[in-house]
Amino acid sequence: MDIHAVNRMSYEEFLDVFGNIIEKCPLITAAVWSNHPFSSLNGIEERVYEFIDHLPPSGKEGILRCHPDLAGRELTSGSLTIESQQEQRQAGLTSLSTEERETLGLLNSQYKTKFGFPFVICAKMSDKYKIMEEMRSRLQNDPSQELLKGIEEVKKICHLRVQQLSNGVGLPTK
Ligand SMILES: NC(=O)NC1=NC(=O)NC1=O
Repeated sequence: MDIHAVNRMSYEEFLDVFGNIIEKCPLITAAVWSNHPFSSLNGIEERVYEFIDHLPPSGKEGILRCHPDLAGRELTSGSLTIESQQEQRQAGLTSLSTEERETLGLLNSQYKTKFGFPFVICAKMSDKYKIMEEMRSRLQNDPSQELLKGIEEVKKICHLRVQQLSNGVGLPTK
């Protein structure tokens, strides 16, 4: 998909295609539409990041709260979005031992208790071992540090989702 195809889209088509580049935050995509036509796919990402960077801390926390836990209840109940499902599978989170699942569950709840939002990492650039290591070390951070770190990871997830869309790979069917 090239930027000319994107600039020929209606708002509804744009939302259909790009509505989940930030997990469960179609509002961001809807807001970014105000900047169309776009100079490049990269330009779409830059507008998304600008929108996020201008949010108050509560807005940033809200974006993190829209993310499903890694190997959490949405994964076990099969209610993950297609993108999240593919990302979590790629990190090996769909084939955890009982002990690994319990460890991740514990780390997730410790993290949420301390920070008030879920641990977010770009799963596609990680694996289950690195994720658990990251959770343990990021648990030591202070809340403002973790808020910025989580948003950094959200941007990496967004970049890979836009890249997947532009490769014309489209979204993996369920
Ligand atoms: N809590 C999370 O980090 N969730 C996720 N990271 C990804 O890359 N995909 C997810 O669903």
